[in-house]
Amino acid sequence: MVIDVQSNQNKEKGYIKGELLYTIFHNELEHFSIARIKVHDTNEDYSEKEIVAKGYFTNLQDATIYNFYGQFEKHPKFGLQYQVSSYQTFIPNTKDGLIAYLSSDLFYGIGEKSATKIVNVLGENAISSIINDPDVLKDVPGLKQDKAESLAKNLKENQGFEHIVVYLSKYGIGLKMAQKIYEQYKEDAIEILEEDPYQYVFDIEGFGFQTADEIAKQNGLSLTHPNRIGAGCIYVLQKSIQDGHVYLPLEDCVRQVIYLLVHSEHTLSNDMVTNRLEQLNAEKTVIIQNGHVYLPSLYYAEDGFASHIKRLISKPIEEQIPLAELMKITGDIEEAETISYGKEQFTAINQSLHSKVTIVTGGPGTGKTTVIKGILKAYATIHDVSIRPEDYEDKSEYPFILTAPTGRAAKRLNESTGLPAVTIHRLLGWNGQDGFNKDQDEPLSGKFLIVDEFSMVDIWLANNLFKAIPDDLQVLLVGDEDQLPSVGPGQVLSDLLSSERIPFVSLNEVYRQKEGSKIIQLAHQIKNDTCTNEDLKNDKDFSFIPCHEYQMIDIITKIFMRANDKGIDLKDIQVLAPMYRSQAGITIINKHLQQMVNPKTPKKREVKTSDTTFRVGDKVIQLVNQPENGVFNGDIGEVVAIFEEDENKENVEQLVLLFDEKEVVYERKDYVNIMHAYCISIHKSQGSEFPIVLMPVVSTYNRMLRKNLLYTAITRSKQSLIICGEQHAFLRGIHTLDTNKRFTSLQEHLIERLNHVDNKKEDDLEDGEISPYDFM
Ligand SMILES: Nc1ncnc2c1ncn2[C@@H]1O[C@H](COP(=O)(O)OP(=O)(O)OP(=O)(O)O)[C@@H](O)[C@H]1O
Repeated sequence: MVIDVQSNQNKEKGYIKGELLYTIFHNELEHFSIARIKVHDTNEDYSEKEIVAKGYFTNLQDATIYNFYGQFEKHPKFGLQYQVSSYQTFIPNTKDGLIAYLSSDLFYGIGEKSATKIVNVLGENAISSIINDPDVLKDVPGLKQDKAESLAKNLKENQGFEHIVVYLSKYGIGLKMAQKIYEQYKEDAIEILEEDPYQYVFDIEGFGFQTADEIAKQNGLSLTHPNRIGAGCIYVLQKSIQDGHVYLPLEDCVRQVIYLLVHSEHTLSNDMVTNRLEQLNAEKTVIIQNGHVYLPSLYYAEDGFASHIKRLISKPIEEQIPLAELMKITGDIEEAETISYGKEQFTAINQSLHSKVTIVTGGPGTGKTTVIKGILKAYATIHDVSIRPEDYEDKSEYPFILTAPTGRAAKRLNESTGLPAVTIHRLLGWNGQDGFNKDQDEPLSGKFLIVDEFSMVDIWLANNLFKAIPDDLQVLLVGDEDQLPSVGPGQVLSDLLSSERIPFVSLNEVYRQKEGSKIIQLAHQIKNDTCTNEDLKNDKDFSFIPCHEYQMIDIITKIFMRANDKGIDLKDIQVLAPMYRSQAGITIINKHLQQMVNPKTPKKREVKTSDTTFRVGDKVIQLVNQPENGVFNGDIGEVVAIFEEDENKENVEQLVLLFDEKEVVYERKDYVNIMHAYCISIHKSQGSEFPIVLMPVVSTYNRMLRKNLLYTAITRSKQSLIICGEQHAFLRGIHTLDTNKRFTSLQEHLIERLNHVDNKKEDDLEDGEISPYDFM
């Protein structure tokens, strides 16, 4: 006998009945397993006695027979394997078999006698009846209550997950999602799904509204049911995060919910949605304020960030450095560095030393790094501390903290200053699911914090960072406001600037241009909207190669070949494109460049996934943050080794990637987290720099061609920039502003919170005293 649901759903499905021989691999966190199974029976076309099965199982028990449902997959090296999409303990479908199962060691206290009584009373559906309603055991004469309770509990535990997996599979929900659902609701998963599938949208990350809607429809839930409208509201807000929004205006939110939910024969009024949003607001599932609808995590992130800014600013730097003294100190630094600070640069140094939180912005080559170094040196002189970490026996006493949002940006900061710099995640001690170790209870220790590439920091990270900043830590935020905003929600840098509540200095004078850089000149022309086709003439560090979309692959390949002939290291050339699809998209460019740069040879090992072949020597990019391995979204590495299953003690195929000097091992399930990096997206290139940037630009990129995107791309190049494509498309792009306004309210939060600090500070000043606000 098998429990009810299975007979409905898996009747036609292929199965392998079998028991565990041994586990080859098990990932505790994800419950992903590869196991060798002894085959008892199957309806598949398979006659071997054993098979390797893989999928998201909980630990399989020894001496237990399972039915595995799934399909065969041919592994290029290991041959036929069974990809399991659901499974359950096999329960014999004879009365005797059922009695033997219930009286087995799995169920403590149930002997053959009790088992027989249970089967006599409850019949062949005994197990599903008990799981569905443990009270049915009351009908079994002589079965003690404690034994009945323990049996029901054990059955639920033994069968719970499998039962849920099988149940969910009828809605096309896979094992991995089932695992998430089980972890959230345990045995209540099915009950919740039947009563209100929309609850899943609220509680389970990544559970789509459409799936919930489909299930609700099958269960006969009304299309105007409040739960449906509620889930629609949450879904619309969650989706809006992908566009960088922190909130949605109430009317927009209502309109989008109606668009999502409306069904031809049903109408949904504005009032119905607005009322539902107000209920959600009352339950604190969403927050509505000033006509803005927020998900709570975003509201509290913005509000929290603003409150930390206020906290820091409310305790200003007492010590004023007399102007003459500062000029003397910076004069000494200028002499040592053989430069002369420009007016803006001096202002930036002075400002940063005098105020608790300062922002320094500027395009490429305006001297942001020069200013950072000047501030560090001046601070060290004024406070009579050493800038060299090696002078500190106790590392926790080192006064400077340098950080940036990505690994590559942190590395650049380290290289340009010669001082230790780490990612914000590492600084805060990211520990995966539990968040960050550093916070207000365990704050950062130091005297001066510098955050570079701040334009890339989203509101969640900004709030977490500022939470961990103690009252006496001075902060300098450095960034380029003309670059793309953060991938995550918010536009923290530009909101801080437009609030005009934080002292900031804009560096506008370009120094690198003086060294004759056409790239920098072009960047500033784009920024100032003065670039014309006259400015696209070839120069020593810049070329524009005209071509059509259909010629693009050919041209890019030729450029690589020519560079190779000239002895240029091909790793130094980075192709940046705005989109994956299209004839000149990232996917196709990568395919061709892999063939050209790292072709297949009999000696080079490679592994294949459904759409990619990774080969030793391939350039690859990490697509998600994996702080536990020290690799972050956007890090670029190289495949340095591939190990086969029998070549390592873990007994799994492994891909070894080298990121700078760090080796990271990937197993097959992690391959989705990487892709080829011969060509990467401009978004992913934020915070990185490359010796040579090659950028295709064609009109079919269409709406992707925006000023801040193209500006970000060209400012990634250190030595040379090659643009290939259509000049008119490029010119149109650099004059097209990104009209996709992000809905954020940080500016309002800041103005509201900081007004009273502002007034107080102005009042407190003596006549003639310099205030940080003089610099704004
Ligand atoms: N006041 C100055 N006088 C002379 N050279 C300067 C001055 N300020 C900066 N430079 C030089 O200009 C170049 C760019 O400066 P820096 O690297 O500090 O700019 P940046 O804004 O950090 O640039 P990017 O954002 O492109 O990295 C460097 O070579 C630097 O030495």
